[in-house]
Amino acid sequence: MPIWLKRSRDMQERAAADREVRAAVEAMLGDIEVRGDAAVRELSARFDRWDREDFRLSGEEIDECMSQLTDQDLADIEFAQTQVRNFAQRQRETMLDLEVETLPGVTLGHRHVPINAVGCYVPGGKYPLLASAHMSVITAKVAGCARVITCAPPFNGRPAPAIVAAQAMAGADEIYVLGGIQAIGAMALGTESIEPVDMLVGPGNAFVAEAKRQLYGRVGIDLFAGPTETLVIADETVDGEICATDLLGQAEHGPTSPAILLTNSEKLARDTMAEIERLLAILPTADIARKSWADYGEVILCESHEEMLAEADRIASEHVQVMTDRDMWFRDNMTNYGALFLGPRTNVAYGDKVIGTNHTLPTMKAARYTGGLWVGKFMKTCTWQTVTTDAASAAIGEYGSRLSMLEGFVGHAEQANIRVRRYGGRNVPYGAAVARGAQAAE
Ligand SMILES: NC(=O)c1ccc[n+]([C@@H]2O[C@H](COP(=O)([O-])OP(=O)(O)OC[C@H]3O[C@@H](n4cnc5c(N)ncnc54)[C@H](O)[C@@H]3O)[C@@H](O)[C@H]2O)c1
Ligand SMILES: [Zn+2]
Repeated sequence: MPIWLKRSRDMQERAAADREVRAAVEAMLGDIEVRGDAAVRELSARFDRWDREDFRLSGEEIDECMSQLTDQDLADIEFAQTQVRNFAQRQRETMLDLEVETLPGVTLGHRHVPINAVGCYVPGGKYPLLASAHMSVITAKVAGCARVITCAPPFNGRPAPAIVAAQAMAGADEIYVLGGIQAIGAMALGTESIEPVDMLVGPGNAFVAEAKRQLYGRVGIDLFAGPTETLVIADETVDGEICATDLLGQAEHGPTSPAILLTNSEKLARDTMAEIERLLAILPTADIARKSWADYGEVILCESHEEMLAEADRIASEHVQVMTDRDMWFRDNMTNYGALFLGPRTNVAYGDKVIGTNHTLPTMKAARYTGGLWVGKFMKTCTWQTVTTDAASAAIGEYGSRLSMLEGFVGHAEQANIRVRRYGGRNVPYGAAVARGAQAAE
């Protein structure tokens, strides 16, 4: 049985916080739906002290933001975007359209059709998370989405130059400076000044993630991508300093970000906890990281690699850093994770910022049923069918007629029957079928 050397905050407290967020989000989305731009403007003033005539940036404003970055900044963004684009393109190439003759004269197929209009949220409350612009906007563009719009909150009272540069360089068609629920609501529901989109993507804080969840159905969403989580699986092949660095590196995202160590070595567990205290004394973002570690940090001691694997699947963390004597065994056997970072030479920050895999990943155990954002999330896989011979139409029609009548669907049966009569040259036992349908209906 695993032993907890450090536990996280009570689940009941978290559930209560979730309920409050749910209620607040519902009220604000309702207001945006009814009052449009006026509600968006009020919420933006209230939460971000940000108001202007038009929340969309003009071409000159975008150029002005770009001019505030150095050549090195721009080259670095360009490098990261190239990696994200390349990997997305290679993934797109694996998605093949299908056309197959399943029976003589029966051809079925599917096409991957890009979603027309997408809204990409780029978080920017605590940090200007420009990397999220590459992850959403570029991936949507690789998928072939025609209209890709993007929102990010103001940072220090104005548009964050690095986010705007990343949004523009990624190819966004419209750039708005709006954050939180008001951004998500405006993009999904539409206002007088913003045309609504078909799908919302991108990570964000608990308010953003909950707003997307509530709007799902009205629009598509990528996945539940709330506050970041990280899990480090390590054995004695690594030391406490690297484990502590990898835990705190992600704990700095926000005060509710869980960072969990799973290990089969009590020595490594104790060394890591001591290193965390040492690093918290010197890390400039320690204010946030100290709080998330205190409230949500966990250290779990397991007896074996098998037990670590089972615990990791139960936790279903967004990011999983594996540093063991059998990293590929974890890759081949783990089933619940957002993304894997295998071996001590890579880490979550590489994935977050630059290596090319997408950083928008499932949180709150959504990894049980979905992977992260990728080009396939921007495509609808739509089927088509055709019947190319009279014989096939009549043959399928006979089955279709009988199966429809088993359900009492006379109209459906007649859709089949008319084809049996026309293409098979035979009459079908329609009367008997109708009688059975009538019985079923009584
Ligand atoms: N799951 C992922 O893939 C992933 C990736 C990157 C980042 N993240 C997460 O994204 C989040 C970014 O959060 P952030 O807060 O820095 O930026 P954010 O842009 O998500 O949220 C900022 C907005 O929240 C709104 N807001 C703040 N307090 C509010 C309140 N009390 N009521 C209603 N609205 C309020 C404001 O409008 C503000 O613009 C972090 O939690 C980080 O962990 C997740
Ligand atoms: Zn991160």
